Amino acid sequence: MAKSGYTRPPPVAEDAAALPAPIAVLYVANCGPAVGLTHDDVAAAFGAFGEVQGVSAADDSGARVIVRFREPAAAGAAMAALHGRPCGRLSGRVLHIRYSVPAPPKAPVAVSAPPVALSSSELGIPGIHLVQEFVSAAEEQELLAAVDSRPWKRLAKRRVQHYGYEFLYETRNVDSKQFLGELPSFVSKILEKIVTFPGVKNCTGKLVDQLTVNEYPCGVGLSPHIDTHSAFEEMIFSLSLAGPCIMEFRQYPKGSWRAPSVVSGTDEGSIQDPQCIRKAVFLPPRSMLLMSGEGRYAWHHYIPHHKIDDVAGQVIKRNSRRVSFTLRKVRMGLCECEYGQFCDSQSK
Ligand SMILES: O=C(O)CCC(=O)C(=O)O
Ligand SMILES: [Fe+2]
Repeated sequence: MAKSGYTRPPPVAEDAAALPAPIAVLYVANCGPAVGLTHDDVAAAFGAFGEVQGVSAADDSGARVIVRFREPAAAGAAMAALHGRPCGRLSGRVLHIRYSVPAPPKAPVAVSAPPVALSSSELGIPGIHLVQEFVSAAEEQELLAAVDSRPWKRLAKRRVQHYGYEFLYETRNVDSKQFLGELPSFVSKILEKIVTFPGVKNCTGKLVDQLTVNEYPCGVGLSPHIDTHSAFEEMIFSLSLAGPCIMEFRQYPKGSWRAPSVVSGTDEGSIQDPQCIRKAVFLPPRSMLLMSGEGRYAWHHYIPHHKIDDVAGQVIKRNSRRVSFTLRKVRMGLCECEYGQFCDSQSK
């Protein structure tokens, strides 16, 4: 992000606090909107050491800021007084302060995040449907209690549970011959309700037979991907519980079913293909999303790794966790969709 033109300095061997102040700009970690402190609060606290010209986000975390003083001496005084100590004017938080460095020029193809829609009609992707308050707050608590009483499987950054069929992350597929059993009774009400969900087509047999529960800690997202066509049928439901997030959709006109490449050394928010179309939607807790048709087959979906999201100009904090229930139907043959370019059954 680095809107100030300044960024985090590279790691140094010695304690950065001991270095002389080359500039009047500080990189301050452990404060910002994600921990309940506004940029005005930060400006007021640092203003005790000299004129503060501005406070801005250092990155997308919401917990690191850039403080620009007019005079280097003021930056030095703030560093000496505040680094590594609880700051009374900032809710007693222990600040980690370093002298900032000018941010390197952005990769020319990097583009800013798309605006975040509040409804699927505003999002405007065929086949994507969002229903808010799909479950009540009491049902949400029951669902969370049910999964919390069952064993979680730990992945690198999040925890998961699989029902019906195990999802195999190495192949991004399932072993359709290994049926683990019927979906658990705690999702029975959801299964009854999705039959009448907007966008659901008549289908013979079960609408879904596989459930993946994901638990994302605050700041953890999901890399851009299309759920493997040969693994799952057309309709994919995702219920959000406990906390909000945004979901970004990306259409790569020259893409394939393989994961898209990103500019090396940058986060997944930066995209190599300038023709990529990006759209985003806000997923509040208790909402149900259906990905079907073009939105399921031809758009990558992605959850940015953010602690805060900018939703229609409002800063929305992620919760300590978001739990999602992804309901899908395992495909027993090849996929014959109209989106051959994105289909592993139809292209090599
Ligand atoms: O957490 C979600 O809502 C989406 C999960 C997802 O895309 C997946 O499991 O493939
Ligand atoms: Fe997915």
